[in-house]
Amino acid sequence: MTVTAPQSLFEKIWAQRRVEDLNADGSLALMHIDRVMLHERMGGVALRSLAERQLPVRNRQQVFATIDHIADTRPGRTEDTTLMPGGVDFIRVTRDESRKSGIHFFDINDPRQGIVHVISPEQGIVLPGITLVCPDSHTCTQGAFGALAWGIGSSEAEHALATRTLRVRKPRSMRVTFTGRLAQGVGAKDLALALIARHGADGAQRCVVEFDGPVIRDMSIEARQTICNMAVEFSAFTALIAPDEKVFSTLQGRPFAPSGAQWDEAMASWRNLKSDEGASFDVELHMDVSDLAPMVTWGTSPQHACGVDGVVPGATQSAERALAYMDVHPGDKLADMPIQAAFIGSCTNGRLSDLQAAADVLRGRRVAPHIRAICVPGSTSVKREAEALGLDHVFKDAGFEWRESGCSMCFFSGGESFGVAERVISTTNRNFEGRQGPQTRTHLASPVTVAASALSGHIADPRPFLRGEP
Ligand SMILES: CC(C)[C@H](C(=O)O)[C@@H](O)C(=O)O
Ligand code: SF4
Repeated sequence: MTVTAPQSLFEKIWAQRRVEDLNADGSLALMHIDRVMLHERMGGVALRSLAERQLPVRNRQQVFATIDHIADTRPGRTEDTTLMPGGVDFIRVTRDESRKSGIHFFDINDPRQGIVHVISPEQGIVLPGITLVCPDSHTCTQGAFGALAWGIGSSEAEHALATRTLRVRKPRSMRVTFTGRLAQGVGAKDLALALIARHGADGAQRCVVEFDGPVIRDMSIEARQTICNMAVEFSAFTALIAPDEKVFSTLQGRPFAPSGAQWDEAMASWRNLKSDEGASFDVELHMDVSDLAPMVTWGTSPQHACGVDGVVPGATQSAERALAYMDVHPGDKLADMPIQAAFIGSCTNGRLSDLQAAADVLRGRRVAPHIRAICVPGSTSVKREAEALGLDHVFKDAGFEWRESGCSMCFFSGGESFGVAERVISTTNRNFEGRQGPQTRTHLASPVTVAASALSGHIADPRPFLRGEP
């Protein structure tokens, strides 16, 4: 009888998808790639380059492209409008090459269109135990379904499209176990920011991070996507969560998920997709979440985060530049900081439950005068579902712009942006210098905190609003 050592979820998927080791110690392997996703900012270029080399896309049924990054999100957009100078070429190349190569393509007016990481589960593209790659760093979002999904570069994308394989340096493993109970007004985004603030934006370098513990088990699938989304801001290779019944029922019946007997077969193998008792990890972290407050960033890294009821911490040498860029000072109260704009959307917090949470704060209230407030659903399907629930009216009545789906002002693509040096509170994942526009000062927060701040005209604690106080 062979006794196998306890394995982590990551080790199981790695072993199942490894074609061969490429060196003696197994630290470099050729991996089988099940599915590839593409977007117009990076994908069209990869497809065109392959076509020029006369290399066909292998297994085009497993390749999916969408238009999200530089798509116009203003109401009334057409197939070729974009605010990015020269952006229309990216869109057209992606459209033309997708059609020629015969991959699945979700164009701007397709009801399946949306941010690549949001539409993947909607369509049943991501599945437990598969390997999925996309030339986009936030592919880690999809680890919430128990897939090994990670961001790659454009030339790697070409390799994966042409061969269905990739050479991968084996990542280290980390497990983060969350215990305790999340307080009202505190959610997955706050958890992610608190984790990164505590352990640093480079805290998970080269690691596959498995999120685990009762807090994760109790979390909705959408909240799990939010926390996995932020893993790359923790410098992780990617994130993983063991799939459970919530994942299976979310994916069942989706267009590209297996059906019939194949579904039953898949389910039988998926049930084993969890870390064995006694599995070991290179790094183990534990965090009790009970005392967490809603989090807001004050600087230019996701690690520059503290409770919304806190103050900007004392300057360290590395933070000085961040303080200057953000025009904040040690001791400033975060909750008093005036803002000019509020943004709700992105692959971090642009799903239906995010919009619902924000709408619960906004309902029957108006954003402060002079605030530019924008809501961009993460996918066309999220937009339709939100509209069916009347959420578009809640946002519009509160003074928000209600947009078409796309990445929009999550990142500055050279076209539309907030005013120069404006202070923005945003549900996105990156607050780097210039991320949302020229000198834009971005404060990252959850949807409820962004909604409460838009109403207040300054950064605000969402908890009184959730208690129905103001
Ligand atoms: C444009 C794209 C390659 C980029 C990424 O890789 O993440 C973008 O999505 C981002 O969030 O910065
Ligand atoms: S929404 Fe933002 S973070 Fe997500 S893929 Fe688009 S640009 Fe990147």
